[in-house]
Amino acid sequence: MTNDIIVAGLVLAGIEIWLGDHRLIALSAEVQPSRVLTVMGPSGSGKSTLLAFIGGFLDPVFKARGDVTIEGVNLTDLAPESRRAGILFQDPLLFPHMSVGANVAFAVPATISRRSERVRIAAHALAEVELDDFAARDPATLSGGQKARVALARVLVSQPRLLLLDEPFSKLDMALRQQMRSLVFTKAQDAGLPVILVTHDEADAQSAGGEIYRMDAVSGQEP
Ligand SMILES: Nc1ncnc2c1ncn2[C@@H]1O[C@H](COP(=O)(O)OP(=O)(O)OP(=O)(O)O)[C@@H](O)[C@H]1O
Repeated sequence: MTNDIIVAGLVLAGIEIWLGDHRLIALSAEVQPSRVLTVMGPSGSGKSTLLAFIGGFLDPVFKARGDVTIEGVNLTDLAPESRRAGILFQDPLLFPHMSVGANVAFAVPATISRRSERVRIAAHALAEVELDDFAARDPATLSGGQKARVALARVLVSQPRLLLLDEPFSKLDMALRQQMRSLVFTKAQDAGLPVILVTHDEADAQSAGGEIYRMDAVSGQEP
């Protein structure tokens, strides 16, 4: 894969990530818009490390090579904030000192500077995740499922090019997990985003519906 061929979606070309002399990851993959690549593998196999590389926040203790491109734009040398990767973690990581609405408005790109417009976009995103009347609420008063939906609204307003999901459903109970999976994948599809999902859960992988990359199957081997 060369970088002058423009391929729709997310392309991971010749990614290798090393920790000392141990190669954790050797991967080439393409993820089309609205599709999900699920990454599975045992604890410590490098799943979060792969997301950190794609997002641009890989710890310098790792050595990495390869290119991450999206719609033909090479992200590899861009700062994390310029990559526009929307990330959801296991923990929703809401700012405790801000209202729910302010948490979401915070992620609206700085190019939209009018406060009233930022507030309107945040309110619209909260409605999209069925939290219409929650803008004034203190995050501490929300249930786990509600916090997860605020985190999703915050990612959606940030105008991401792709979504990176690091076990975002694993702290939710079965019923909520199913709802949240469906909400996240529907929103990603609506926005035409390629998604990388890291999970330990086969049901998450099945519900994502895309290709499954098993980290333990290639780690340490030649690609
Ligand atoms: N900053 C760091 N310095 C040194 N080693 C690290 C660092 N971060 C991660 N590692 C090591 O890199 C390897 C991969 O870690 P990573 O967190 O990517 O695994 P994972 O597959 O996401 O695991 P889990 O499923 O438990 O979250 C592990 O052996 C881990 O100990």
